[in-house]
Amino acid sequence: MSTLTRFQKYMVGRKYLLPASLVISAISSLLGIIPLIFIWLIIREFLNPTSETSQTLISTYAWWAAFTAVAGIAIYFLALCISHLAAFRVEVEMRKQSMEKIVSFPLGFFDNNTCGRIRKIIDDNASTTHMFLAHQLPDLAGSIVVPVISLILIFIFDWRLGLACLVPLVIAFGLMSFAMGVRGRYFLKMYMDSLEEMNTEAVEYVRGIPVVKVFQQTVYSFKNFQKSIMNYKEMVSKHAISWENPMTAYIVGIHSFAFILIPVAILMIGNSANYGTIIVNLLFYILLTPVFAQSIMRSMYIRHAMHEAEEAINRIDELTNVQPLPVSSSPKPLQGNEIRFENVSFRYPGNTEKAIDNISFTVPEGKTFALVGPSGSGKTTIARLVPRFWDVDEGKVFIGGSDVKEINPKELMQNISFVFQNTHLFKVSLFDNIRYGNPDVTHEMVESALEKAQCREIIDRLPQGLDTKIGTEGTYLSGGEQQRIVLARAMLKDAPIVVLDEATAFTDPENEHLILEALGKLTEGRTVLMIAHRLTSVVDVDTILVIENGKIAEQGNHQELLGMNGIYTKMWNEYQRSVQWTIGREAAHV
Ligand SMILES: Nc1ncnc2c1ncn2[C@@H]1O[C@H](COP(=O)(O)OP(=O)(O)OP(=O)(O)O)[C@@H](O)[C@H]1O
Repeated sequence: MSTLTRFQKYMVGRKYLLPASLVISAISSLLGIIPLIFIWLIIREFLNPTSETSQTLISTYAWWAAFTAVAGIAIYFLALCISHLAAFRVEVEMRKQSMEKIVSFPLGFFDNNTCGRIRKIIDDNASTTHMFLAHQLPDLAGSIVVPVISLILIFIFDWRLGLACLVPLVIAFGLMSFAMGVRGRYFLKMYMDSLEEMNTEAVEYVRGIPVVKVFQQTVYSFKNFQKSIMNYKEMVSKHAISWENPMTAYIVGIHSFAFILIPVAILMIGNSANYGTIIVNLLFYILLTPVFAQSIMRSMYIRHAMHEAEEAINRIDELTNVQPLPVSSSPKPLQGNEIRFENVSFRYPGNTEKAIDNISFTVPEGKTFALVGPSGSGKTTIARLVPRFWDVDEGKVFIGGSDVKEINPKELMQNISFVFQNTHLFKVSLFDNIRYGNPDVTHEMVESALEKAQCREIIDRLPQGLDTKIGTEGTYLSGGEQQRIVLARAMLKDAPIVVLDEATAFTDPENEHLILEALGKLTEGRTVLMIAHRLTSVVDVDTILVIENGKIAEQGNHQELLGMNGIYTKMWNEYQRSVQWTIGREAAHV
């Protein structure tokens, strides 16, 4: 029942639906048993007429049996309709509430939780709870009412016959219930875990197909996906085989109630003068016992389905149980656009090593600082701490003189343009992609931003210009073109601070030239913190921070750093060698 109580938090405004469905289905289950009593009365009247009006009595009983049976079915349908309404409400609210929570999570949460994983967890578990509530909830009340009423009837009619029919059933259910209880829960957790792992790996696999094709790899290059399938297969087979004996014992048990019931009835007939009543009662038990057995079996399946639904809620809770970043109750305003790191250290949740360690620097207003350094040195982490992807563990990050933790998150986001390397364009018109939900933006403003971002030829090429829907009917843009569109979006935002992951690393020379021009326009007069992958793009910046193992190893402008003859000089020399390097025979002619 605690599971049902947990569903109530998703029944916003319709809390009565779950109890209503349970009560109505309990009534329908009750009506489902009554025809058996009328049938018993009919048989008794038939074999043992009590008066001259037996015929009339039999037909009255028959009508009542038919009426209660039909009413039971009709009321069950009503319960099903209500449970469906409850299921849809829970499913929709589960998705809505999860998404509302996820939107408030620190942006860094999305680094470790891929969109595929988040979507799968919410979708799959919301569907599981829908299935349980829509289809099993009405049976839940029946699975309690029918066994209880049947048990009462079993002892009211003739307790000796009742005991006789119960013995094999009790043994069979005892065995089954033990087996289900012990391994059911344990298995369910493992099953859901391995299913989730397999789904996540499948998404990764599909995403990686282009790489597999390019490098002529086989499916075995995706060992993790294959391993997750094999784990799943092994676990399910083992589980199925482990059920072989309990299931066989159970099936034999529930179908063998007559083996004890009939010999006991024969014994009772031999010792009684009133054998007519015993035969009528025996017929009643032959009708009722399978109904009782079925209802107990159903209650076991429902228990299993309930564990499944409970596990589904647990998984959604686990995903959404992340604390949003605290918001200051008395936010401080930004006084200027300077970025300052003061003794900042940060470790990713679950990591033992610090990603950045005691870093301090100041980017004065209107200046451009570049972060360079080996892969994994901490450049991205530093850039991401500015717009509060995560909160720092030690030290402070200030923007415009205020600690980022004390700035209103909306104001913080309004004042920073963050240009990622892996850009994302929505499947909407180019215009909507660039104005990005801001209704005050006009076509002219978008055109001007696109112009500055060197996108004129992209718009001219698109069949419906700004109104072309991106990603449909062949209107796909290259990586470099997408980059420029994203830069236009950032230009339109017109934030005084720009944090950017230099995006020219993997583009062709033509696109690189256009992107660099667009970047120049975007960063003009703004405070810029830029992660640089090509050293040519940092030659003119105000200050270069060389990051190594999460610390600032060197800092200064290009000339100053070359004069130090340290890591930067080494990187610069390596870079020079790499740009002069050409492939194959052509190299000989250079
Ligand atoms: N989301 C994350 N969760 C856990 N550890 C992370 C995460 N992101 C980065 N790290 C770790 O933090 C360290 C710094 O990584 P970071 O991405 O900041 O380096 P980087 O200098 O930007 O590297 P690159 O140039 O390759 O992008 C690395 O050891 C990395 O493994």
